[in-house]
Amino acid sequence: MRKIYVFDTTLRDGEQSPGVNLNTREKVEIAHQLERLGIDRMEAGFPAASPGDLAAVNAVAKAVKNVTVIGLSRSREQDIDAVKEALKGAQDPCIHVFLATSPIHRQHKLRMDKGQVLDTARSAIRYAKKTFSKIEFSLEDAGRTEYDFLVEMVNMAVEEGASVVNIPDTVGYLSPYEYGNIFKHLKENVHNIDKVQLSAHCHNDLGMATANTLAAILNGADQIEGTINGIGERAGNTAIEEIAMALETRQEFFQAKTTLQLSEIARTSRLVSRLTGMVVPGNKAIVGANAFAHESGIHQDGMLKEKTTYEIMTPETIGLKESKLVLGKHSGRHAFRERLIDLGYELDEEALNRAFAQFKDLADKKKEVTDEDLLAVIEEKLQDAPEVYKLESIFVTYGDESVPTAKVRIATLDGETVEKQAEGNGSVDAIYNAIDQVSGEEVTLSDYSIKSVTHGKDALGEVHVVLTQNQVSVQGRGVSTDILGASARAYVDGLNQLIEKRKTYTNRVNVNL
Ligand SMILES: CC(=O)SCCNC(=O)CCNC(=O)[C@H](O)C(C)(C)COP(=O)(O)OP(=O)(O)OC[C@H]1O[C@@H](n2cnc3c(N)ncnc32)[C@H](O)[C@@H]1OP(=O)(O)O
Ligand SMILES: CC(C)C(=O)C(=O)O
Repeated sequence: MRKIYVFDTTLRDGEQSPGVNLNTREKVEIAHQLERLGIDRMEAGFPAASPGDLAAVNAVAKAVKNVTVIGLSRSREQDIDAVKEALKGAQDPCIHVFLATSPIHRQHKLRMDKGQVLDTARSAIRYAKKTFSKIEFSLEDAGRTEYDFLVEMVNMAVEEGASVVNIPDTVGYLSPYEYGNIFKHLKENVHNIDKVQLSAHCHNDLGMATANTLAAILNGADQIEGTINGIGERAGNTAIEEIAMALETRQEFFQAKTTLQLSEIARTSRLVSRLTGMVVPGNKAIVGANAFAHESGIHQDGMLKEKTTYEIMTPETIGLKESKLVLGKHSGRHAFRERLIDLGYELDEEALNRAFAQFKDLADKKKEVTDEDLLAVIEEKLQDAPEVYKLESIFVTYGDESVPTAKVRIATLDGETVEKQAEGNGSVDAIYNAIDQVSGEEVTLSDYSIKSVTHGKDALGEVHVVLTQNQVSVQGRGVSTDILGASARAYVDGLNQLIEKRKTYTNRVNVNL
C-alpha cells in the first residue's frame, strides 16, 4: 500500500478564499489541529505578502512539531529571504517556490518567454538551495502548459535539487484523464524523476478537483495538496478529507492511502469552518451535515436493517457519533416506530398507524420533525377518548375590515362528513361556532391557552381548552404548526372528551340504579 503525503494549504491557499482573514492566533489554533489530524506538510502562508503574514508563519513554525512547515515564495530573492526569516525556529522547514509556465501566464502576466521562465526558476531554486535543504517547486498553471515545456521545467527542477515538484491545475481547467496523463507523461519522460516526489495541486472551478487529484494518484503522484473543507481561491482547492476517505474507502482500487488520523476529520472541519467563517454546505462530501443523514423511508428502513445498504463509510471513522435518521415527510413507519421506541413509546399497530398519519400530516408542513414534535403528536394521540368527531379541515377568512368567518369539515363516528360555516368575534370564535353547529352541543369555553412546544419559525403550537357543560369540565388539547389548526383540534378533542365523560357518567348512573 503506497503512502500518499498530505500537503495542507488551508492556511495559505485556503486563506486566499475571498473574505477569509485568519489572525495569528487563529492560524496557530488550526495548525495545532492539523497536527492532530496528522498531515505531513503544512503551508503556513506567504511571508512576502505582509509583515503580518510573515509573523503568522513564524508563529506556526514555532508552534508545531512533527510537521514540515512551509512558506510560499515567488521566484524572487526578496520573497525567498522572507520565507527564510519566517521559518526561523521551524523544526522541519521547507520553502515552496513557484513560477507560472503556461503560455497565457508567460505572455500576459510575467511577460517572459520560455527561456526566461526557465532561467528565472533555476536562479530562484539555486538561491533557495543556499538556505533550504527541502525545496518544493511549483509550475503554476501547469494544467495549461505545453507537455514539452513541462518536461523541460521538471528536468530543471530535478537537476537543481528540488525535493518535490508540484503540478498545479491552477484554474481547475483539466479533466481527470488529462490531469492524470500529465503525471504519466512526466514519469515516462523526465530524467531521474524518481529523485523527486511529484505533487498534485488542483482547483475546483469545474468541480473536478477531487477526481483530478485521485487521477494523479493513479498515475504516480506521491503527494496531494489541498485544504480542509476544500476552501481556497475561487471555487476552492481539493478537499483533503475527500481524498483521505476515498483512499480509505477504496483501498483495494487505489492501493494507496494517507496516514491521517481520520477520526480527527470532523473536528478539524468544524474548527476551520468556524474560524474562517466558510460555512460547510449540508451536502458537502464527508463533512457536510447531511453526509451521514438519511430521511427517505426506504433508506431509513435499509439503514435500520443493515447500515451498509446506504453507507459506504461510518460516521465514527471521521469522528462523528452516529448516523442521523432524520424524520421528515419522506420517512417510513420503520424509522418512525424505532424513534418512538427510543422515546419510550411502543404503540400497538392501530395506535401506531394513527400516530403515523398524524406525523405525516405534520411532516408535510415542517422541514424536520423533531423529537419534541413527536412527543407532542403522541401525547395528543394518547388521549383516551374515542373520536366521535374528527376534524378534517378548516378554512378561515379574516380581515380587520371584515367579519371573521370559518368553515369546518368534520367526520363523525357514523362515517358522515359534515361541513358548517359560521362567523365570530375573531377567527377562533368563528371556528368554535362552526364546530358547535356540527356537534349541536352547547358548551362553555372556560379556558383557552396556547404555547410553543418546539422551536423556530415552524414550531409546533399547542392549544389547551377547558370546555364545561352542566358543571362537567374537560380538557381538550390540540397541536399544529398553525395556531388556528391547533385551536380547532383542541376544541374537537374537548368535545370528544366531554361526550366520553358523559357516556361514562350515564353508564355509572345506569349501573347504580
Ligand atoms: C496561484 C497562487 O495562488 S499564487 C499566490 C497568490 N497569493 C498572493 O498573491 C499573496 C498576496 N499577494 C501579495 O501580497 C502581493 O501580490 C505581493 C506582495 C506578493 C506582490 O505585490 P506587488 O509587488 O505589489 O506585485 P503585484 O501583486 O502588483 O503583481 C505581482 C507581481 O509579481 C510577479 N509575479 C507573479 N508571480 C511570480 C512568480 N512566481 N515569480 C516571480 N514574479 C512573479 C508578477 O509578474 C507581477 O510583477 P510586475 O509587478 O513586475 O508585473
Ligand atoms: C502557488 C501554486 C502552487 C498555487 O497555489 C496554484 O497554482 O494554484
